[in-house]
Amino acid sequence: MKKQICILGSTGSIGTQALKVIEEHADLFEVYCLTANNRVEELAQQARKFRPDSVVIANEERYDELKELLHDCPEIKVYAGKEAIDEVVQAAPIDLVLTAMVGFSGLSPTIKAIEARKKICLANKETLVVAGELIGALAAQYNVPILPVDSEHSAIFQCLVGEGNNPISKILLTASGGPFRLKTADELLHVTKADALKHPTWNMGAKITIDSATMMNKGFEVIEAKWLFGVDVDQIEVLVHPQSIVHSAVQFVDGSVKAQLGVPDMCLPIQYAFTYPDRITLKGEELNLFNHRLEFFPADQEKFRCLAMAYEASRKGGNMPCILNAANEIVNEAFRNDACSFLQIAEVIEKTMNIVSFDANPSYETYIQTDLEARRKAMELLSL
Ligand SMILES: NC(=O)C1=CN([C@@H]2O[C@H](COP(=O)(O)OP(=O)(O)OC[C@H]3O[C@@H](n4cnc5c(N)ncnc54)[C@H](OP(=O)(O)O)[C@@H]3O)[C@@H](O)[C@H]2O)C=CC1
Ligand SMILES: CC(=O)[C@@H](O)[C@H](O)COP(=O)(O)O
Ligand SMILES: [Mn+2]
Repeated sequence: MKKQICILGSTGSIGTQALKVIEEHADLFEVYCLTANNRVEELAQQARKFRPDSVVIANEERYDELKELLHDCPEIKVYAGKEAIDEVVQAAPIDLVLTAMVGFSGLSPTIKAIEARKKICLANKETLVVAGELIGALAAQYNVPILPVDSEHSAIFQCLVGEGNNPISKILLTASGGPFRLKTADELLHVTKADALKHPTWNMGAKITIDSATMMNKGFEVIEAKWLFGVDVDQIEVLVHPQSIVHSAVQFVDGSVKAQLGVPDMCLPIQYAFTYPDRITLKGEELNLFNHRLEFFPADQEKFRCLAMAYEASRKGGNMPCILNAANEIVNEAFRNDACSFLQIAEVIEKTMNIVSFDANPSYETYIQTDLEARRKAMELLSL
């Protein structure tokens, strides 16, 4: 039986690479449902090619356009709106849900998919940043695996296969260091959106590329690793590794370090999440270690305040990581719209963390309210 896959965010960087993996192994995988936010042409094109049961466009205003684009494919069901995404993930035939949409929007459908006992292939790290404790509890309650897609977490997951309950001493989380790794604090005053969008090693969506430039992406990944692997954040050490060949490593209590290596290409972590515990062939460049010099440096948390703030938010717990995420979503977008400077990103997030109501024991409802409040405050701070 082919695995039936639902891709949330199929028109994005992860979504399109997932479709490449599915196409390459059409004997193993079938697309059951595709979703996007606005890009109806791309979504319709994907639907024509992969013939899913259904497609959903989150922005309801684009429904008529999508319906029209697929008017000659009456067998493909067309829906619109967030509630429709929450519903489609529960469809009985679905085996795997790949969460590849961006931001807080991933939280609700991930919860619905877990409740419907679907395996989660998790790319949307913001879901765990915001509500890692809740997601972990639900996954345990419904006995649903959360298979990491993020390259570092896939690497850590691969290092842990076969280790049972062997205790971890440290997680060595690698970071490219982003495009501003070698810039001085003064030089960061003048960097532009175009500079920040030039990631040195990975080709990704705009939001995560900016997060890599501020190193908020690494901060999010620290929180993501904490929840996925049940370690304390202070057991997670960030190593700047500019080549992005060692995708991360685990140090065990006997001192042994296991790492996973590969060329920087998301198809492998996506495919491994789809096939785990099996490995299957994958077309693409193979790693040749003779071609790479591997370097490792400590991360500079004074220059990259976002990384330090993510550690702080995680240590504080409660809804603080949710505040961190919401403020970051606002300033990240503002920076991409030329509405704030690079250094204002960290300033506004820090201020937002100081003024939004703190809740040590948040519920799902608290996350919704916190997200709204933090977005409002961050926008006020930016005078938007
Ligand atoms: N790209 C990468 O290599 C990696 C990404 N990730 C994580 O994976 C996730 C996706 O990243 P990436 O693929 O780069 O992002 P992209 O911006 O390239 O794609 C995002 C996708 O999500 C859809 N989307 C955006 N907002 C919403 C919304 N509010 N509701 C529903 N759908 C929405 C977009 O639709 P539309 O096209 O219509 O706008 C698009 O399909 C992020 O959480 C990121 O952190 C993790 C590791 C690596
Ligand atoms: C591909 C991937 O997993 C990204 O999250 C990547 O790690 C971003 O690069 P940085 O290490 O620069 O944040
Ligand atoms: Mn990553």
